[in-house]
Amino acid sequence: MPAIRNLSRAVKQVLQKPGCGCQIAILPVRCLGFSPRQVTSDASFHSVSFSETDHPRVLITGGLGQLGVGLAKLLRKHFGKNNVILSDIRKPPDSVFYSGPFIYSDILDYKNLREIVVNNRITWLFHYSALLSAVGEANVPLARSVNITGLHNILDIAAEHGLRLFVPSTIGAFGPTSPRNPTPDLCVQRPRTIYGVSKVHAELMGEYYHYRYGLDFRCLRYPGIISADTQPGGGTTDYAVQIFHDAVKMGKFQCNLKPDTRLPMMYINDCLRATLEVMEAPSERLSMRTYNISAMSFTPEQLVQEVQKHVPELQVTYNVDAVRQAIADSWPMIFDDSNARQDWGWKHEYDLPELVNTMFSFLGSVSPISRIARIN
Ligand SMILES: NC(=O)c1ccc[n+]([C@@H]2O[C@H](COP(=O)([O-])OP(=O)(O)OC[C@H]3O[C@@H](n4cnc5c(N)ncnc54)[C@H](O)[C@@H]3O)[C@@H](O)[C@H]2O)c1
Ligand SMILES: C[C@@H](O)[C@H](N)C(=O)O
Repeated sequence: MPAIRNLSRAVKQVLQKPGCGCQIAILPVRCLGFSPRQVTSDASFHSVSFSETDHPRVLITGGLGQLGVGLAKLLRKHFGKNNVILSDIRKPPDSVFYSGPFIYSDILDYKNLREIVVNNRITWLFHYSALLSAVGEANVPLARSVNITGLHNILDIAAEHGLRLFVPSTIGAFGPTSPRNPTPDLCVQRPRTIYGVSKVHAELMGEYYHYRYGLDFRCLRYPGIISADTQPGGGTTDYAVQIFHDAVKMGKFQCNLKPDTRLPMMYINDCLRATLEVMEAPSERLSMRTYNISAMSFTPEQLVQEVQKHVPELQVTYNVDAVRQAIADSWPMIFDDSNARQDWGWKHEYDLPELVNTMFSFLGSVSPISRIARIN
């Protein structure tokens, strides 16, 4: 393990010569400004000069999923189109390709990632690549590789180049032994999915790099996210997006969770705004580096009732998927986000009725049956 050998040599050197002005006995690890991964001798760390008045230069990984395109749009509004690079391993649709910088980036390719960060003078990184809960269970080796090995690459690159790093975690980072109603920030976390395990690992590694190397790591645990113009990537909360599309297109919906399965959910605009807000928050406001954020909690049957106010003839059946149901039954029902609210002023804007109104204003609330009636 050359990297570890290198690391312990560097630790010894720092401890022998405390160049950062700290006393050895009380040496705070954040004074150790070296990189966790060996790099070539001519590499210059923290070479990006980035003053508070500059806009950050942003890279989003896994940007073609449910959340990345919306995040790029929001960040481009704030920081300028060319300061935000979207990346993924998939081919972007024309609408994305022509809306701002897009590049290929596989997070498992460490050298390529480093080249992108260096060549584009990246200062902020939003790490969205992941396999979600249900697809993760269907392909554990791939989920382990993308969600864990990929994260290690991201952490090392971010630490080496002095980046501010955002990594989303999830309600899925909790498990059956966690308190579920409500679930606080700090409690037992023993998830039973590879997705959850990899997210707990991400939280802990990010916090460790923060305290050990001074990495500016910031992490929010998202609830299930609901969006109108992007499709979810294979999670347990996907039903809460699918119902809107099926209601509008077909007037019927088959739900893969039981009617009384309560889960925390959030409209995408709140989620992306929270992400920007926590990234912009002054460090001294962050008493923690990983926060729960919350907006609403509902069951399929409560969502159906609200949707039926717009599509009264919607027919709903239940065909429970055993894998997804077991996952949902181990996740929080109500998320306690009081620390986020207190520390950096988090406040959601969308509750259930507002969410449903907004979804239908995007997708069109005229139900298939009333549409047919109007045509006739
Ligand atoms: N959507 C939600 O409800 C939700 C909730 C909680 C947390 N999150 C987290 O937010 C992030 C984004 O979620 P999402 O819903 O957009 O996910 P998604 O599944 O829709 O998209 C993930 C993207 O990662 C990309 N990817 C896969 N392997 C890759 C690789 N090797 N290199 C680069 N990219 C790769 C995929 O091509 C895909 O576009 C994830 O980390 C997820 O865990 C999402
Ligand atoms: C909750 C979240 O992480 C994702 N939507 C999933 O269900 O897997």
